[in-house]
Amino acid sequence: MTAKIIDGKAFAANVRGRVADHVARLKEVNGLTPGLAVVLVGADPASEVYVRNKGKQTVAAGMNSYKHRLPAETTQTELLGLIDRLNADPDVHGILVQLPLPTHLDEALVINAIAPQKDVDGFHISNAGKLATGQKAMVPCTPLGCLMMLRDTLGSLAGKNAVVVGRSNIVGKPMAQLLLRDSCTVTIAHSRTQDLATVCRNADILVVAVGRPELITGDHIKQGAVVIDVGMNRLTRDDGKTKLVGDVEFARASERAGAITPVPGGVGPMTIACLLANTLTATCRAHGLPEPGDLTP
Ligand SMILES: Nc1nc2c(c(=O)[nH]1)N[C@@H](CN(C=O)c1ccc(C(=O)N[C@@H](CCC(=O)O)C(=O)O)cc1)CN2
Ligand SMILES: [Mg+2]
Repeated sequence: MTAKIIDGKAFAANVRGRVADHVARLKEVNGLTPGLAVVLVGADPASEVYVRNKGKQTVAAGMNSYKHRLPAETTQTELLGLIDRLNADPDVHGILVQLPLPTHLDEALVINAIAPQKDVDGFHISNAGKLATGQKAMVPCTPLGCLMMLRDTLGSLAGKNAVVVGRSNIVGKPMAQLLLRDSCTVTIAHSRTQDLATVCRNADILVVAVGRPELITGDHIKQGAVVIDVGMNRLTRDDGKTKLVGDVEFARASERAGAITPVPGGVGPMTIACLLANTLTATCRAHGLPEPGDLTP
């Protein structure tokens, strides 16, 4: 079998288009423009690119983009002060602090200072708890994007065996919660899992988010499985050029999978598209308006 390639780039463009349509209606009917504030501390080159793309795509969807660039030496008190001001600003519906932060800053403390209803990354402990207990939450963007692509590929996920490889707070744990909410039988595997290949071969749905280049080989894949590769590993080739590879050995896995996301062009573009969707959702909730049902889980 040669797998269907799930085109995350095209999927993300479709999500952004739908967000833009909702935003245009919000402006016309309610006189409201969603606003997203993105905070970047320091000058990590990859973060600079992601923050720039977030700003561009926010504006392209018709929303207001507020960028806050702070020097790497910013103190915790200064950063918390900015978050307080953004929490209180009625024009700001979503707040995102780009990760990773410089090491002298306490990531958990900073994230938990964001007002939960403006936490469009869905990383606040209150949103994590709500997701885990089946309450309405802001859902982390990358797992939300994975869920959208899975539903589009499979229709109902109910009763499927889902294996999530990786247990991070940002992807693995919320992904497992979302799959459970869609009535999958969920296994979370990780670096200490024994006989990972056997565990993975039981998966109708395999989501991999461990950050280990090509850890998952063809041998890990059940025939016909849907494989979602969240990994983004930048490798330097012999000629000095860099190459982005996922956590899944794409060519071999494609021979067995029913459908698979590539890297790049799979999950990555969905992260920012879902950030825009979450900003729209946060705006609707802040104003007691109906939520965009096609963009929330
Ligand atoms: N506060 C947050 N910080 C970080 C998040 C996040 O969701 N919230 N995620 C990542 C970075 N990220 C967005 O911030 C992000 C990563 C990758 C992509 C993407 O489109 N990737 C492309 C490839 C890009 C490349 O060539 O480097 C792809 O996979 O096709 C978008 C957003 C960490 N920090
Ligand atoms: Mg730290």
